[in-house]
Amino acid sequence: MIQSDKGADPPDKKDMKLSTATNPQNGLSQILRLVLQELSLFYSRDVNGVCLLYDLLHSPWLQALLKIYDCLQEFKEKKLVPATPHAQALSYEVVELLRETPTSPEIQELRQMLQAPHFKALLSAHDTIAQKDFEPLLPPLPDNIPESEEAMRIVCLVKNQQPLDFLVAKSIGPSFLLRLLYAGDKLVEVNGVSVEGLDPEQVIHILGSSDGTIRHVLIASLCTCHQVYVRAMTEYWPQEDPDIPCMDAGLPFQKGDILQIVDQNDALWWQARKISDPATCAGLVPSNHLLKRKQREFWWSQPYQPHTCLKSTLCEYYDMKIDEKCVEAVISPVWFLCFVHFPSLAGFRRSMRLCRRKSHLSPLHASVCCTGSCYSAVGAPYEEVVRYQRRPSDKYRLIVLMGPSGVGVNELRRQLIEFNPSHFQSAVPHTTRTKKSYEMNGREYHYVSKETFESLIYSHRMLEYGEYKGHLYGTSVDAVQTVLDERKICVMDLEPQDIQVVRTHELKPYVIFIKPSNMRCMKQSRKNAKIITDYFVDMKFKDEDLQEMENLAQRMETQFGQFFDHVIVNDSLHDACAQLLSAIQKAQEEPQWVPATWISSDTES
Ligand SMILES: Nc1ncnc2c1ncn2[C@@H]1O[C@H](COP(=O)(O)OP(=O)(O)OP(=O)(O)O)[C@@H](O)[C@H]1O
Repeated sequence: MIQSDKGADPPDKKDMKLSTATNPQNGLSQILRLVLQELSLFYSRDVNGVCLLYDLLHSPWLQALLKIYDCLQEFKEKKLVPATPHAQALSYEVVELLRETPTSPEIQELRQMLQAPHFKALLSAHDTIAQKDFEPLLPPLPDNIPESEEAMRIVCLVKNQQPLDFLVAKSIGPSFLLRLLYAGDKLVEVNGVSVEGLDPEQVIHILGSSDGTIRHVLIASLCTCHQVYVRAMTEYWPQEDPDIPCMDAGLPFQKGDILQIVDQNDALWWQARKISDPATCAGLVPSNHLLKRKQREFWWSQPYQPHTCLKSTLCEYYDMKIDEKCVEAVISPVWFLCFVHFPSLAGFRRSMRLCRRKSHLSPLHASVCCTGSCYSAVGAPYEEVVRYQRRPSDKYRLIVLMGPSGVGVNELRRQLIEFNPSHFQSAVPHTTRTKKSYEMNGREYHYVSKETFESLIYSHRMLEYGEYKGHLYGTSVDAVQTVLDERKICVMDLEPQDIQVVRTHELKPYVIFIKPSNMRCMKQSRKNAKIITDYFVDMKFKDEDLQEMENLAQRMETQFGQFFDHVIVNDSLHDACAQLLSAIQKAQEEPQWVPATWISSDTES
């Protein structure tokens, strides 16, 4: 805070004579001078706040700023045009001419002056302004940069004609300027000339003797390769954040966006850019710590809800009225024939998804689910991610399908497995019900006691489970691992609230959200589709069913969208199947963003 020195003498009139520009009538400095004169009268009477205002207006920095403003205004009004935009070249010519003339002390002094680095720099600056040549011109990047060679970087620097050896780099944004070159980067080429193996002095000489655009090819140093990328687990809207220092500089993001954190130096505000939008500048985002604090504050401002970690994700979701679609988990003879002919369909039952949802509200499930990991995963605003490319020798990633009931998750899974049963498979589920005469342990189900099943739940070995007609059903980690160990792609459907359980480095799940298309299309495409329930066989979709499906899909996306690696709209079944196949292939064969912890666990093991 600026404080006034009450004991100080009242301002002397001569202090107030600010050296204004030649246009004192209109100059801001002149106005300031008049204001100060007025204020000095009140100053002696110690009117509240006047001292503060006086000190502010009298402060040297404000006066200097206003003087500059006046000068610029004056300059603008004069509409000055440069006598020559090539003052530097003219100066060189003069120096050459002076060389040929007989020397005199004046000529010697003039030559020395024209050759002094600062004078040359001044003329260079003059020419830059006269030519309005403010932006360095960079050549376009070559088209043939191999994408895989991420460690190789091409940096173009434009060396001005200035004698002080300034290099100007053009970049996307200010924060990137310093990030073009890092300590430890290995320079391999300058303007197409290899510099590998040369002494630093030789490289400096090459750089020093190069003019204009200098194209460097670098191998990024290992330590600087560690750029931080995060997945946004929440959304952020700078326009709605009163705390952001500069709203326009804020970077809005949505759940699931991958952000490159380009600057983490500030404890509260980081600079980041969206990798989906590389052309845009980096913007301000709240740091992990700050965003967590904001989330906590928001949480506390909400009315009390027991089991908050479930509340946000489940309760609303269950509140939605769905027709009783707890369909028979017991395998019908038709399904039995399928298993005999297609063992890969084992564990493939009609949907038990509503049963699983209902079971999640049971005390057993709540006690298992509400672990610290559940809260921290839901609560962490950013998740550090890295690019992961599955090696051919690695196990396949688990494919998880997710979607509102009736959207076609089972249908797509079934079609996929039927398409190539030796490549795609479901995991054999566990059940506590008794085995039927035509069933075989380990084919349709793993038949276990209730105690065994519950111990699997408590030891977090069950990825999903539910209760139906007094019996427990579910899929274990080991059953999934068995499929993966056979070098097959395991495809399973899952409820969104179970997603955290499968997100482990050993399963590396790739989550595909199956989404309904709009009502009009759904009415058309589901004209002949049937829902099989306990009460109705072959019940047709009603408009309310389709509407509920759409609403539920929206809620799922809002609450769990950050976990979806891919979204498929299931309108035409044929197209959706084709998209599913292609998405799975990409998941297994192309680099994908995965949580960094999955990869560090890999290297540790
Ligand atoms: N794109 C589609 N076009 C037409 N019918 C479809 C399409 N997708 C699925 N269906 C049909 O819709 C019905 C419901 O599909 P499915 O059983 O796969 O739903 P689900 O998402 O698994 O839901 P639930 O788990 O509640 O059964 C089935 O009769 C299926 O054949």
